[in-house]
Amino acid sequence: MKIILSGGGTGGHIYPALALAEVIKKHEPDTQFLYVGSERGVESNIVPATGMAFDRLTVQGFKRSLSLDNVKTVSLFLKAVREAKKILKEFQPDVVVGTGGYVSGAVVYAAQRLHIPTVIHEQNSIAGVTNKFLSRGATRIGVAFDVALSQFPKGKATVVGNPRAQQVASLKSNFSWRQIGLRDDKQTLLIFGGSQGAPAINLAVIDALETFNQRSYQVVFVTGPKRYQNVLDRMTTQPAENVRILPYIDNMPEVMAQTDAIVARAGATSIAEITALGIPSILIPSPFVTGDHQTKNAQSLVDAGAALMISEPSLSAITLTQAADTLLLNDKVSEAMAAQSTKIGVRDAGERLYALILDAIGE
Ligand SMILES: CC(=O)N[C@H]1[C@@H](OP(=O)(O)OP(=O)(O)OC[C@H]2O[C@@H](n3ccc(=O)[nH]c3=O)[C@H](O)[C@@H]2O)O[C@H](CO)[C@@H](O)[C@@H]1O
Repeated sequence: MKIILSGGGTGGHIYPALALAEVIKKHEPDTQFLYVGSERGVESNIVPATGMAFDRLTVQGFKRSLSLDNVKTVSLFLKAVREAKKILKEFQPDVVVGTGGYVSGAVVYAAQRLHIPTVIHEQNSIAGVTNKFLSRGATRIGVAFDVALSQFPKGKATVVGNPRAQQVASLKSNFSWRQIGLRDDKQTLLIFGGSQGAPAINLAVIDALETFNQRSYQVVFVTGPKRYQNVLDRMTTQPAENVRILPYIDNMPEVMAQTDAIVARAGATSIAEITALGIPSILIPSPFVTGDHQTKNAQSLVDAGAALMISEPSLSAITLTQAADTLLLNDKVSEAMAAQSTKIGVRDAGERLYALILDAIGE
């Protein structure tokens, strides 16, 4: 079987596609994959590092306001569709799978024009612009949240969860905190603001450092690759031996599997991973996303008793450390939350999406 995968711009769209590929390879080891991403997106680093074949297109996102730049965006999009058609004709995939982001718009649209079966995957509770645009021509649509079903053409979408959840849940982690200079006999809190890092979370953690330094639990603080130096420059207190500050974690599934509690944005893929592993969490939704979808993502966990939420305006060193203490110093709360988080996790999401892909090819 030959499959083209496309999704980009941000980790939340890329990791689900790679996790899906892992499931398909288990079923059909001879499958040939080609990932088509944007040359400027983080996928151009993340995907080749996994050894998967990668092809690049030049695309750019739309500005939300009326702008001359959008004219350039449209012409780049049409050029990307032409380039994508060339790639498709050469590779001759049985199916094209899009996981969101502008680049998947060009690749999946090109496939639809060439009458190649297409499957799109929507990770969020509120569908992204690209997936909405592609949904009319898509052969099958997989969504992670029930509430997303009604946002797509009737009868076309199926709830499958997020393939990254299956990947993290099925992994045997050999990771030891000693690999980053911490201890394995202590509880560990992992803090990260999505795949890019989040300035508001970084500032609150910098302010909270003095408190975290004195805690009995360990803290791993991931700043985001581009924000690492800025965090170091702003720190007035140095981290104690129970705190580590890192720019990015490449082996997140292994690390998360050993984590006792998480502070994170409420991006859909982060949430899928957290619930797949049944980890208690403190979610701080990004206020800068379409339809405020991260608050809705987070609310579904809070309603189930699986997470605490701090809105960005109420985020401070005090609210953050209080919430962290609640999860790490109170076993009853964290055990109850872990149980609820486990209940929400969809640990066979990769299989479900794979079944949709077979349906699409067979149609
Ligand atoms: C600002 C923005 O537009 N965010 C969107 C983006 O978020 P973003 O790209 O942050 O996506 P998610 O929070 O969903 O996922 C982040 C991914 O990056 C991984 N990770 C993170 C840090 C790290 O050091 N190493 C690492 O591997 C996480 O394990 C996870 O797999 O895509 C998501 C879709 O899936 C959306 O729900 C988010 O609203």
